[in-house]
Amino acid sequence: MTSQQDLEALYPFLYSGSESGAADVDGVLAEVRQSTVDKAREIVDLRREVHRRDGARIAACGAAMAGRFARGGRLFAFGNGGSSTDAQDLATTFMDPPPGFPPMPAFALTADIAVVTALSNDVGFDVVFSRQLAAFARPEDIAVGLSTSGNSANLLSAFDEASRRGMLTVGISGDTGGKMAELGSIDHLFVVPSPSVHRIQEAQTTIYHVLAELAADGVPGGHPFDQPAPGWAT
Ligand SMILES: O=C(CO)[C@@H](O)[C@H](O)[C@H](O)[C@H](O)COP(=O)(O)O
Repeated sequence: MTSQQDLEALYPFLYSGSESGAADVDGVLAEVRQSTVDKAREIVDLRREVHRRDGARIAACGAAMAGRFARGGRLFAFGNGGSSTDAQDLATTFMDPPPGFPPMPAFALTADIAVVTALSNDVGFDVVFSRQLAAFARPEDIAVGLSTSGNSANLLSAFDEASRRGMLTVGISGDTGGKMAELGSIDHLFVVPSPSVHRIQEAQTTIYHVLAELAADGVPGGHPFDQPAPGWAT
């Protein structure tokens, strides 16, 4: 294959519809531009919808989290794939807030690869989060699970384990909520109503950033919410 053929195979949209084989660069750029604008509009609308539907419940959840931190509680976050990186980002957001906010103890159950692989290999992937919660959990702690579908089995069993141990349980799901919406073990469930995994994850990030601000605001020594510290957007 020539390098020209390689390029055409990799990027067919650049070459389609042109008899000479040359790309309609202006047309492609216009399409990319429009697609970017559409996606930006979509996520802004989705965040507005989440705020409209769940704003008051997010505030209540942030206050409940602050109450747990004030009692010495710690937060454990978990999720699969893209949601595992969100779980790690969430833990970092709580642990390392901007100047002026109190750091809150938070851990991602996806971070210890030795534990994750040993549990998966020896017992099964369904227990990778629940077994860790069984080892770490205290009743004043918080469990936060993120999923785009709401159907991941290891999250469902983690919520059941967390709830049995008295933890505050927070679920962040997408689409219609999936099986997480049927669980009795989630105290605060937020569902991002979109079929797009990417838009769901973008809106979920906003939800946990807001929860971090609200929790920081509510713990003793927390920064007043109406006077944000430099660097932390409101
Ligand atoms: O979302 C991405 C990439 O953005 C995938 O990596 C995705 O997270 C993985 O397929 C997960 O296993 C899906 O799990 P869940 O969100 O349905 O719980």
